[in-house]
Amino acid sequence: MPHYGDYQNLIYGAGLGGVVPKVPVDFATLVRRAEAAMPPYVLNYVQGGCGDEVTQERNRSAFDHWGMVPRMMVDSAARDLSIELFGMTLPTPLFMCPIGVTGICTQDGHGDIAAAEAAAATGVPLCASTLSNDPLEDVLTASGDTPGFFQLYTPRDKDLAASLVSRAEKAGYKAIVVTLDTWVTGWRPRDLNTGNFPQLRGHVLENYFGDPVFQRLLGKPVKENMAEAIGLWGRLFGKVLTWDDMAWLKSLTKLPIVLKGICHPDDARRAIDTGADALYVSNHGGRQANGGIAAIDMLPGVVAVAGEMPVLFDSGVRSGSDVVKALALGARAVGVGRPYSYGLALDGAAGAAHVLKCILAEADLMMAVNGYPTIAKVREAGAVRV
Ligand SMILES: Cc1cc2nc3c(=O)[nH]c(=O)nc-3n(C[C@H](O)[C@H](O)[C@H](O)COP(=O)(O)O)c2cc1C
Ligand SMILES: O=C(O)C(=O)c1ccccc1
Repeated sequence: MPHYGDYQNLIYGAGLGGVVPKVPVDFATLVRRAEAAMPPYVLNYVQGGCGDEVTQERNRSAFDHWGMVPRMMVDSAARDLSIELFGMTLPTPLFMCPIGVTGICTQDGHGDIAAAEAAAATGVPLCASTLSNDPLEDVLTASGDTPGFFQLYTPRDKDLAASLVSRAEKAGYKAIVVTLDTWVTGWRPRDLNTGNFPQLRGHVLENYFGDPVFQRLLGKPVKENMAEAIGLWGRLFGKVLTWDDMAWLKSLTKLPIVLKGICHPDDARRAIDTGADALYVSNHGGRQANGGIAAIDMLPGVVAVAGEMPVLFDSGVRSGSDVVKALALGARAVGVGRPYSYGLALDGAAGAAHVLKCILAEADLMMAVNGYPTIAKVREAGAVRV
């Protein structure tokens, strides 16, 4: 069993002088370095949230009012971080959240491929966004042996939605994560103040542009008609889904359907009743609705309804201790968003892999010192509101 905490020994060296990591090991330093290194339009897009960003900040600060209680005289010298998800055993409970237009996080424009290479290097699955710059097939190939999930922004055109889902299934993705909270983007002052839609520069949206149904709808070659292709994408983006669409969504695939953005316990109940296979608590990292409560504070209510059904979680996870707290509150798997984007910006695939390894190392060491040899023990210990 790998000991993720050993990553700190690599950095320290064998007591004989260590190495200064190219990318920082903590989030605060990582952000400062990313702020200095990233082109402003990319930084605004990645770092920004909606409104005055109070919800984004609350996502993070809410972790401070959850505390863990250590257990002593427990043999936690060996830790098992593995989880069961969608019929697979995964080595860790971590995954990379879907981040649209990740391509722009690396200078070569292929940040999605770099993120997938980080997945291959760490065993941490990437949930690939519909809005990846590179085609979903190539992104999964770059993930190597690490499984991937496909995030669906459901287009208004049902044939195009069906095409994206069937391509993802054919490519070998293991779940379809349907994002519910972003059929329109929220009010994002940082992007608006730059006066453009910064995400759409350069080589983008290959999932649409390479799709046979999209090409049929455009009716002319994409590459020579880029402005029209982007216009069509804009008109097709963002079907408003309701519970009545669940039967249709499920009819598109044999893969598990995960609903991303479920926060209210009544919605969790409805999701279960209409056939969802997993729930995903998230407020989109505070990028959609400002003024809401922190995502982590909504997790226990959804977990209480979910029973044995897996509950994924993201929004505000910045460290290994945040991961352990989310697991203690009942998450089956925990998503990291912005931190890996900053890793990509600072050192490509290696930078993202480093960020993930640091988070895993801290989580593993938390479990070691707290006397939690398994995730089942983390969950049993729970977290206390302080
Ligand atoms: C730059 C950026 C782009 C995003 N694009 C998507 C997307 O394409 N699809 C999606 O479901 N969520 C998207 N999200 C939301 C993330 O999946 C995730 O919910 C959020 O980043 C988690 O919060 P964190 O960044 O605080 O970890 C995006 C987030 C960021 C920061
Ligand atoms: O920025 C986002 O969070 C996101 O999901 C998105 C939505 C539309 C276009 C680009 C990104």
